[in-house]
Order: sequence, then structure tokens, then C-alpha cells
Amino acid sequence: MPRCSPAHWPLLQAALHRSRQCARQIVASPSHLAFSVNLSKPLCFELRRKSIRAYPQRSLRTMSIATTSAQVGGATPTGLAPSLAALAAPRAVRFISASEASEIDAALMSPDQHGYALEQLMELAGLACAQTVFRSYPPDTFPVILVAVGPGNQGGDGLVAARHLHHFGYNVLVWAPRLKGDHISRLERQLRNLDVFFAMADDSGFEDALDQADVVLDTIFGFSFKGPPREPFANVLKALIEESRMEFQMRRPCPPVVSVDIPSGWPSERGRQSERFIPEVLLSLTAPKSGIRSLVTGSKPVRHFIGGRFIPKALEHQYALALPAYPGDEQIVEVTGWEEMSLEQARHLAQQEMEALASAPSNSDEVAASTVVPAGTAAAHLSHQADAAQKLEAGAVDDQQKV
Ligand SMILES: NC(=O)C1=CN([C@@H]2O[C@H](COP(=O)(O)OP(=O)(O)OC[C@H]3O[C@@H](n4cnc5c(N)ncnc54)[C@H](O)[C@@H]3O)[C@@H](O)[C@H]2O)[C@H](O)CC1
Repeated sequence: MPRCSPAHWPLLQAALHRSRQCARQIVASPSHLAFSVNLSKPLCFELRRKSIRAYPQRSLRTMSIATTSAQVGGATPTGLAPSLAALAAPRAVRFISASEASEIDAALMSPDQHGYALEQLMELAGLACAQTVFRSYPPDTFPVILVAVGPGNQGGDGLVAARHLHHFGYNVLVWAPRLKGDHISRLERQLRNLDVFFAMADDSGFEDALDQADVVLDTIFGFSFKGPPREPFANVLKALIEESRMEFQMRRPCPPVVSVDIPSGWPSERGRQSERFIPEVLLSLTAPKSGIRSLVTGSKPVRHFIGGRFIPKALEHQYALALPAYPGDEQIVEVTGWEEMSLEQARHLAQQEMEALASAPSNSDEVAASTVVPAGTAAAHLSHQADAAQKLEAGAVDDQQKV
């Protein structure tokens, strides 16, 4: 059995990414490193010659990170400590306000800052919506999806998602009562050319489509919703509340709903009010908004994903977003049950990460003994290293680089 060395860290990170876990406690011996995801379910990573296998292990003695870094064979603590800190990134998310979300959007779309066009972000947001639906409600079990489209940019995300969902194999129904603007018309044209069904644009059209749907993608309102909902949206939002769907004294089950950013009709910062529906799944674009805190934390959190894989590191640090690492080439990352991270903690992580990035070697392609991985949730850097590790696993690099 080979001994652990710093060259193993990219492999370990890749294995950790594949298992979609973030480590909290790390236990090491010369042949094993264990990351306990929570105390009852530790994962053990066994080193092989060219790969690392992850499997659950029940009883592992925990050690402090400092002891661990000292014990891993031949490692210099300076080279390893940041890696361990990265692996031990807390399973927590920071909630941002609606005004922070608008500021981040403005910075992303400013030609002088990050240079994105709205249409590009909408494409990526819509793809993340479609992946969330596919992951949570696959088309072989939930073949008919109703995409409810609102009047703002979130509605645009919904139209993009509808197109992807069609290509993913769903039978897509779209309800979209207020389609305005050149880009939105183009998205509509793309869907009509695919023979996607557009329901009647009133509340009865929505109810008819809802009756046929196995799952609903709610892209009606995002973080710019204000005040009581106006028609035709008010009745539609009521129809999504299960208890309101009564017929002949019987409760009609409502299909599961996937909401984006914030369930439509919820005020973006105050959380759910009475008379509002509760989705089964929530996709936060860019970062979770404060209005969903009670929905995604606590004892009964709904399934929660983060998407919008386009935030540059500088912007992430500027707003202390503390984003989780996206696995592989995926556009979403699941964060169900993650706790809240305070602003102070997020700022601290951002600071650590900036310092680690500033001191990281410029050519990080090589899996070298001096590899330094930034602390915190350095997603981009970590996935770069994971790519290098995957190549290593596939035997695509020179023998001398192999573990
Ligand atoms: N960075 C990202 O992740 C991106 C996310 N995107 C999505 O954009 C929305 C926010 O878009 P915005 O246009 O600002 O707001 P809304 O979609 O929430 O819609 C505003 C729209 O709704 C009308 N409205 C507001 N309140 C009411 C009401 N009470 N009754 C009826 N109508 C109402 C208002 O008049 C506007 O017409 C975000 O959540 C993401 O989903 C971007 O696509 C890309 C970047």
C-alpha cells in the first residue's frame, strides 16, 4: 500500500468531488485518509496505485487537522495545511439580500467590469434550472413538465430551461402570459419550432396544464417580486397551494414544484407568508437569497441546489459569497441541509482564499509535491486540480508523475 504524500491531494480532492461531499473531519494513517461527512457517516478513501477508492467506514478515531498534516508521510505542513483546510470547508452557505443579488447582476453585466450579456447569463441559468429538474424528477418517472414563465428575467430562464427539458426527453407544457421583448420572442420561437405546447395564457389555461403535469418548474418571479401578486399570477400561485386544490370535497394532489431563487410570490427577504405554496426543490442562482433561509435550513429543509456557474473568483470574494465547488462539468451543486454561514465567516474564508491564491504556484498543471490548494471553497482551483488528478488516474501522464 503506498504512503500518503502531497501528490495524493488532487486525487483525494477528485474523489471527494465525485462523492459530492465536503469533509468536516479528517483522519489519516499512512495508507488511509478519512473524511467524515458527519459523525455517523464517515467516508474512507483508500489509496491505490493510480486511483483512490471511497467507501463508508463506521469507526474512525478523529484527529485534529494539525496532527493529520504532520502525520501524512513526507509532507511539509506548509504544503499540506491549505489542502486540508480546503477539504474541511464548512458545509454552509451564505444568504444574500435581494439588493446584493441585483448589484452582483449589474457587475456581471457591466461592460467595464465582467462583460456578460444578459442573454448569456440567462442561457446558463436556464441550463442550471433544467439540470435541477432532471436530477430531481427524471423524465422516465415524471414525463410531463409544466414550465410556468413570468414577466421578468426569471421567465427568460424558464424559456431556456423549457428548451433544454424538451431535448432531455420531457413532454414540455409552457404557461407564459406575458412574453415581451426581442430576446424573449426568439426564445419563444425556438420552443414553438420544437412543437412545445403553449397553454392558454390565463389562469384556467394554467389549471388545465397543471392537471396534466407530473412536475412544475416555477420560473414566474425571482428576486424582483414586490407586493401582492397581480393577475393572472395571483390565481396561479394559489393553485400551487395544495390545500386550495379542492374538487368535489376532495383534495387534489399538486405535482411537485421546483422553484428558482425564491418560490414565486414569496417576498425575497422576509421568507414565506401565509397563503404561499411550498416547493419540494429550490435552485438558488448565483447564491441563496435570504428569503429562503427557513425553507432550506432547519430540521426539515427542502432539496436545495446552487447553480449559475459563471461567477468569477474576484466577484465571489468581493461579495464573500463562499460558493461551494461545482463537481466536474456540472452546472449545479447540491447543498441540501447545509447550514447558514455568517457574513464574518464568509469574509474570513474569502480572505484566506485570496491569500492562498496569491501564493499558489502559477503552473498548477503539475501534481507536484509542493502543490498548494487554496483554503475555503476554491472551486475553480480545486476543479483544475481535480482535472489534473483525473488525467493522472487515467494514466494519461508520465510515469514519474503517477502516484
Ligand atoms: N445572476 C443570476 O443568477 C441571474 C439570474 N437571472 C434571473 O433573473 C431573476 C431576476 O430578474 P428580474 O427581471 O429582476 O425579476 P423577476 O424575474 O423577479 O421579475 C420581475 C417582473 O415581475 C413583475 N412583478 C414584480 N412584482 C409583481 C407583482 N407583485 N405582481 C405581478 N408582477 C410583478 C415586474 O413588473 C417585472 O416585470 C432572478 O431571480 C434570476 O432568476 C437572470 O436571468 C440572469 C442572471
